[in-house]
Amino acid sequence: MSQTSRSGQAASTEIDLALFGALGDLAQRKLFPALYQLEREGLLDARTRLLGLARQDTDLEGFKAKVEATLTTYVKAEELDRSVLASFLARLDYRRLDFASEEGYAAIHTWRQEGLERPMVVYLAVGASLYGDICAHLQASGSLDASSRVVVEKPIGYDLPSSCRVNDAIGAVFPESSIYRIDHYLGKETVQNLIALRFANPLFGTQWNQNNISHVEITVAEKVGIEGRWGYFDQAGQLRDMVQNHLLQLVCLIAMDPPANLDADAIRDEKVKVLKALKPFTDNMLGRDVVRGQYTAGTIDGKSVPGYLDEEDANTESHTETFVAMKTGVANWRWAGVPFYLRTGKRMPEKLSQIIIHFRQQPHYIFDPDQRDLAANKLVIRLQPEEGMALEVLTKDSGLDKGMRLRRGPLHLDFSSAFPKTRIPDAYERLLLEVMKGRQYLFVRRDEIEHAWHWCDSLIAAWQDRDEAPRRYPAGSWGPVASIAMITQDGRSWYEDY
Ligand SMILES: NC(=O)C1=CN([C@@H]2O[C@H](COP(=O)(O)OP(=O)(O)OC[C@H]3O[C@@H](n4cnc5c(N)ncnc54)[C@H](OP(=O)(O)O)[C@@H]3O)[C@@H](O)[C@H]2O)C=CC1
Ligand SMILES: O=C1O[C@H](COP(=O)(O)O)[C@@H](O)[C@H](O)[C@H]1O
Repeated sequence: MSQTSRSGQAASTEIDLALFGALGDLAQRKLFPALYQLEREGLLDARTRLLGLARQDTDLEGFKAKVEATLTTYVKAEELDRSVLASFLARLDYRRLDFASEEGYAAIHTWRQEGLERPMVVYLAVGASLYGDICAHLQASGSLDASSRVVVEKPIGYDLPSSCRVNDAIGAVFPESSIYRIDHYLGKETVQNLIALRFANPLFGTQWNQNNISHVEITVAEKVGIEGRWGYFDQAGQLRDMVQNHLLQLVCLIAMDPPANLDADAIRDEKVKVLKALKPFTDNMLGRDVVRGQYTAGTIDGKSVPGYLDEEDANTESHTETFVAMKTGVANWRWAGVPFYLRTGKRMPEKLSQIIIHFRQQPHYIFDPDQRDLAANKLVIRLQPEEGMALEVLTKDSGLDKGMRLRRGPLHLDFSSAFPKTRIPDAYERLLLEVMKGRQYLFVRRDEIEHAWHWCDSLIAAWQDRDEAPRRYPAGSWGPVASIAMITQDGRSWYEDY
């Protein structure tokens, strides 16, 4: 079966997984719980083996104990089954290794000798500065063959030149068809559903353009701050951390033309066209259409939280943004004149990721003039929490004395109540499964990353020229007041039915 089977089923998951950074935060908090869930669902092949690689001096029993403790922490108690856990732990092996040094890679080669009939997946759960060394050492040690695959995490670089260097280093060892660049938003259930919604429903297929859509709104709000990651985050900021990857991927899935089929490259070709058509920011747009913010101390869920400059390890009068809102667009026939309003920030009052498609009003309005603003459909696509979709439609308000008053109400699809027996898997479960099956359609191709960086870099360069401090917003608010003014200047407002 080809890697891009249309049903999405049946490709073999028989692989060996070599996990670099197996004792790090990502591996422990996300990857092991996801792998455990795949075991629980019976989706790991009986012969698949998992090799943990890290530099801590522990033995296999110590490593298993650590993974077991992790699973006990991060998997819900009712989902932790002792016999599943035992089969999962039995797959594990551990090698101590300094990833930067060639010495020691022979151990991976030896481990591989028992599994040569199946592909090896190399998962790099480490910083991108190590990707080149690891790939080169794996190759030099003879551990790779034509069936090997590599999974790499974001961020790939810090700007276009650095991302090219990282991609060149990986590409010197692995062909593009074996490189799986993770953007975990692509593994989220509702993000997947965007493809089904748009391309399986004729109702939306015919409406999805500038004739019928007035504007698009994407909010990705986080309650958390920078979670002890000052060193990384202060160099990055919210534009690089969230917009360059997750939000632009969402823009792509909303804006792309229908792919010819569900093959990875057919989808990715269409996404690249969107990235190439993103409107660049000109200098006079910066003050009007882009707002950078940084949180100050505030209150979330009744608890006081520190400002960005008082976070652990903070040591400068930093101008790094923890919030960004912008009005952009996709300059092509489908989207001409349709603003895309994006906003994302840390320390907001809610964890909320949603996309709102605002449809245009009817050309001629015949109802109560006071209700004119109500009279447009909205499609609300909720990524998290409570994944689901709602189409806001207008009906007649019921009651004898209401005349033809309109009422706005949702046609609602809440995934957890509509499909109560279906557990919504974490993004990493889906992504790991797709790597095992050798299907790339949920992974980001090199040119996507590079076009996204190109667009972000020009915005960052313009910010640097202006050298303005970000606007302050108290933790627990929806960002700087200017981000509200940015959208109200167009006679619109951020969707507020949280
Ligand atoms: N954590 C997350 O939620 C997310 C992480 N990512 C990305 O995933 C990657 C990993 O992140 P994260 O898990 O948070 O990072 P961590 O620092 O927690 O984990 C990295 C692990 O790699 C080990 N390591 C580093 N250098 C070496 C070396 N030379 N030899 C052997 N081991 C080494 C570290 O060991 P030691 O502890 O001894 O230093 C650590 O255990 C990064 O690229 C990050 O950007 C992406 C999205 C989310
Ligand atoms: O990639 C990242 O994503 C998380 C947010 O992910 P989510 O699935 O919880 O929405 C963000 O907190 C982190 O800073 C960023 O690196």
